[in-house]
Amino acid sequence: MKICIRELNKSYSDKQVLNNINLELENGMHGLLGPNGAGKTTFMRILTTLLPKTSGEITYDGIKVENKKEVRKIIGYLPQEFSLYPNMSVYETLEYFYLLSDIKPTKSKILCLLEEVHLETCKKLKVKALSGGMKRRLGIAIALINAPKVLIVDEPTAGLDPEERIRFRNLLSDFSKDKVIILSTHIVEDIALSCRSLTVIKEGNIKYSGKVSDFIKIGKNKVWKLPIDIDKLDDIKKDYLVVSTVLEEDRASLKIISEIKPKGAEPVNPTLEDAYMSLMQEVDENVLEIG
Ligand SMILES: Nc1ncnc2c1ncn2[C@@H]1O[C@H](COP(=O)(O)OP(=O)(O)OP(=O)(O)O)[C@@H](O)[C@H]1O
Repeated sequence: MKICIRELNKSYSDKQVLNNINLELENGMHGLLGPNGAGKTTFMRILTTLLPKTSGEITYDGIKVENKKEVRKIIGYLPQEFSLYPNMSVYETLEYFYLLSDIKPTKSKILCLLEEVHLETCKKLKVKALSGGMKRRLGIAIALINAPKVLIVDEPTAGLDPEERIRFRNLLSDFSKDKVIILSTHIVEDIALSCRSLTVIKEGNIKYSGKVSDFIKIGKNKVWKLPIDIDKLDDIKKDYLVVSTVLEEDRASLKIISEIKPKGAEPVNPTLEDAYMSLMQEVDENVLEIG
């Protein structure tokens, strides 16, 4: 599967929220990262045919996004918020969504799907008895009903405990072998640990698109460790972006993001989060293409 996005623009009334987006996505897991209001949900809703674009072209193996019926057959979507009937069992919920999708539900299909998302032992549980992570996994099972070639998931790990987040990431990684998975998140670690490529959107513009490993290079020579006396902390925070502070009695060890080396600081290797923070700090409007 190959998704081609060319010169995509979207405006709500006179407010432009996506600006000339160009992207090509193939099988594998792709991260979509950006601050609140960057345009991620709008972008995903356009990809899923739920929202019309203002201009541009989107194709799925050559099928245009305007061909809603065909495109919906190949897409599964897990939105940020989705509601289920609390008194239905897990099994009944899938049965119900099969019927809504116009696909005949059979016991073997439902059990197979439950196995895929590791909910086979919960089939009789009512939805209201599921944990947040279990509900999201049920959401993925629903999104997989039509055996999609593209799976789009919006903020799936927000609010999950570490164990469920790992389980969820692993689940998506398993599916990414033969699907395009687009994972939108605020959680940089989720991208670092599961995605091969990354697109960063800020204010409707692509600020970076490429390999996750290359993205980290953006933070090179911009991340510093600075030990200081604790009474200097407020002054330093006025001058620099401090991303972490470890306090030890009357001293503090700071991690700072800065284009210029702060006096007395040592360079440190950037993490993905450091690279993201340094990119968000940049005022430059140019798209970065590395690697
Ligand atoms: N229906 C709408 N009408 C008008 N403006 C909208 C509408 N939906 C979204 N917007 C605006 O479009 C911009 C992008 O919103 P969007 O929800 O796509 O961002 P996001 O990156 O998904 O944010 P978040 O991470 O907070 O979910 C925001 O400025 C938002 O206020």
